[in-house]
Amino acid sequence: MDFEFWNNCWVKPTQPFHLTKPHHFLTEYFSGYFADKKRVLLPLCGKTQDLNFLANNGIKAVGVEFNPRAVESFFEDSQLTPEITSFDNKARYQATNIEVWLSDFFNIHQDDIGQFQAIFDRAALVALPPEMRSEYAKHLLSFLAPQGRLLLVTMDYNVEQMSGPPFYIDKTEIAQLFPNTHIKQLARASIIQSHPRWRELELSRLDEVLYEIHLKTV
Ligand SMILES: C[S@@+](CC[C@H](N)C(=O)[O-])C[C@H]1O[C@@H](n2cnc3c(N)ncnc32)[C@H](O)[C@@H]1O
Repeated sequence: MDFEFWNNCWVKPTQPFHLTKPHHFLTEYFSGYFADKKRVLLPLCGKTQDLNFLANNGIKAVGVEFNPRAVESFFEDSQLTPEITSFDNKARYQATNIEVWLSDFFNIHQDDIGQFQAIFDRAALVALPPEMRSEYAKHLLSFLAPQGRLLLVTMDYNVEQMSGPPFYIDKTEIAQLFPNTHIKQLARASIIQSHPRWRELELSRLDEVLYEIHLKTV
């Protein structure tokens, strides 16, 4: 799942993971987890409408995405003209209440974006192959403030019927990936009818599972 893999996806006219509306878990859990936050991090953000949803609700949405087509089409589709600041190997696109970093996520650090009281991971961890997940999870947690909350969306399906991405990641693996945290399942929702791709695969089950993760205090 390197740049080339995702670029092949972004050169196509549509991307199967892209939603034209904000994610249902973000809107459902907005008042409980996001509404009172100043800033929210959306890692591996693609051109998600979650950025606009948060921004329109008065929250600074900070995204990180390494594909220029995704970043540029997000701002074009949103009819926003960003102010672009280029650094050595990354660029920051800023518009009112939205900041998207065009960069490899692993090349973004606290010096760039600080820490967050809320992070929403949708189609980010589950987009990564097993060998990348541990480094990703560790890096993601470096952005979580001590009292902050990470809301993580995973996918649950029969692995004999589909190979990822999105990958199936069970709770045991999540616990290994995020040590020294409390992990609570908040919700589960079937999305099998939500996209022709899932219906074509004739999956017997496809659920999204939402977890709340926060650091154990010492
Ligand atoms: C499955 S998509 C999900 C996008 C978005 N979260 C959404 O919900 O629509 C995964 C995205 O991660 C991006 N990506 C993958 N690896 C990355 C990395 N190391 N750094 C930054 N972006 C990355 C891909 O270009 C792709 O847009």
